[in-house]
This record gives sequence, C-alpha cells and structure tokens, in this order.
Amino acid sequence: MQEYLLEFEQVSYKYPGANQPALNKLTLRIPKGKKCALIGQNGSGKTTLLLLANGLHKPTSGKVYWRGQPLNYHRRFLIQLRQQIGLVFQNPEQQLVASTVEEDISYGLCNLGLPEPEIKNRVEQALIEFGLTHLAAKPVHHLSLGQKKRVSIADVMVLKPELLILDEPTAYLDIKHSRHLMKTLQTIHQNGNTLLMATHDLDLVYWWADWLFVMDQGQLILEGEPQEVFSQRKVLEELDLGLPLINQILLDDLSDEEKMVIKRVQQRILELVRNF
Ligand SMILES: Nc1ncnc2c1ncn2[C@@H]1O[C@H](COP(=O)(O)OP(=O)(O)OP(=O)(O)O)[C@@H](O)[C@H]1O
Repeated sequence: MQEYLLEFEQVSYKYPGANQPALNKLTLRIPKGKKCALIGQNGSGKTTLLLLANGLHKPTSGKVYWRGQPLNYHRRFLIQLRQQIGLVFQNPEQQLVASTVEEDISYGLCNLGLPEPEIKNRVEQALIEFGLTHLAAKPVHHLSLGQKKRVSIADVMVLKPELLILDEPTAYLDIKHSRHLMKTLQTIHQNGNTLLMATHDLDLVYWWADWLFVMDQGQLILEGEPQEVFSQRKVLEELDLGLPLINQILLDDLSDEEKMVIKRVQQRILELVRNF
C-alpha cells in the first residue's frame, strides 16, 4: 500500500495583508519514494506550498502532517523537521548564510552537532559532487548566480533529508550543471529518498517525474503519472499550461493508428531516457 510522507489536509494560507488566499483548502499528499513534480502558472501557490511543507509558514486553517503527525511549530521541533525535509529555495540569495562556500555547506552540519571528521568528510564530498572544490574558500557574495544555486543545493543535500524539496532547481544552471543535478537527484532517489520539485519545465517533468501535481489558484487541480496527466489536454489548455513537446505531436487530426505509433515511440524514448 502507498505510504505518504507529507500530507496537506484542507490547508489554506493567506499572506498578511493579501486579499486572496495563496492556498485555498488544498488537499495534497506526497507519496513516499516517488519523484514528484509540481506545476502551475505563476502565482498558483507552488512556492507557498513548499514553504508550508517545512514549517516556514503555518496554515491559516487546515493541517499539515509529516509521517502521520501534525506539524509542531515550536522551534525545537522545526529544527528536527528541517533535517528530514530539506528545502532548496528558488532564489539562492535567500539560502546562503555563511561567508565562504565551504562554511556555507558545513553550516547545517555544524548545527546538527555532528563530529568534526564527519562534517569535513561530508563537505568534501558535496564540494566534489557539485564541482565546487576550486571555489571552497571563495566568499559566497563573489559567486555567479549559477554557482550560488549549486552551493544552495549542496547546503541542503549535504544534510541527507528524507524528503528533498526543490523550487525551480534548474533555474540559473547551465546545461552541463542541470544534467549533473538531474543525475545527482536520480542517485538520491535510488537511495530511497522522496523528491518534490516545483518547475515550469514540462519536458523535464515528462521524463523525470513519476508523480505529477497540477495547481491552480491555490488548489490541486490534477494529479497522477505524468503521461496520464498530460493526456488531459482540455484541462491543461484551460489552465494555459501548455504540454511537453512530445505530447504536442499527438495532434487531434491524426488517425488512431498514427496516435498509437507515436505513443509507442514516446514510451520507448521514455524508457531510454530514464535508463540513460
Ligand atoms: N510574501 C508575500 N506577500 C503577499 N503575497 C504573496 C507573497 N508571496 C506570494 N504571494 C502571493 O501568493 C500567491 C502565490 O504565490 P507563489 O509564490 O506561491 O506562486 P508560485 O506558483 O510559486 O509562482 P511562480 O511560478 O511565479 O514562482 C500569489 O498571488 C502571490 O502574489
């Protein structure tokens, strides 16, 4: 039976002074062990949902559950929670706290009070993993935006959270580092962790995710396996979300036979890309 790590139960959230709620009685459950993607127009509430996921915001009404237990918003509990649920912000500037790259990556590990050799070892691994070794001693404010993004992802991944949440992780990254990040995420998933990624890149969602959430106006509109969700063209058109390139080929004026052939090709490409 499918287990759920994080559950939003009728959750609403209104920013102070806002007229409309950013989340509106949202019910959504993150399945354990899956690579989940979250899509929706600008302003649909994706980032807000992620901020509530690790307790940075508290619901105006409704409840968030972690492993079946309602979130406790006391500082001590939140510190523990954030070891288990790691959140990589969309904008790396919001995440970086220390003066050098090395110090920034070790910051969370020091807060956990881990032994010095373990911290050193984990930081070294993270520097290698994210191609940051040559920048280890560099002040973070001297880095390019893409380099800052890599540091901010390393900051969270080094803590080995059970649920890793990423808000637009490929934003600011060049192709080489985007590909490398996706490989790293694959490894993290293979190690048994759960991933949730908010993104506007529908092609990436198509081949990467095994579960997809579609949000609009603070609510969950659709969820399911990406191929299933992307077959709901009418709903997606109404939301002005578009389709992955591969789904756009399935034009309405094709014969059933032609559609069948294209679907088989899609399936094969998907298998090849996932095993790449
Ligand atoms: N700090 C804030 N104060 C007031 N309103 C906010 C704040 N942050 C977001 N909002 C509003 O909440 C709603 C949801 O915003 P949110 O950032 O969650 O959307 P999003 O789906 O992540 O958008 P994007 O795709 O542009 O990143 C929007 O209407 C936005 O204007």
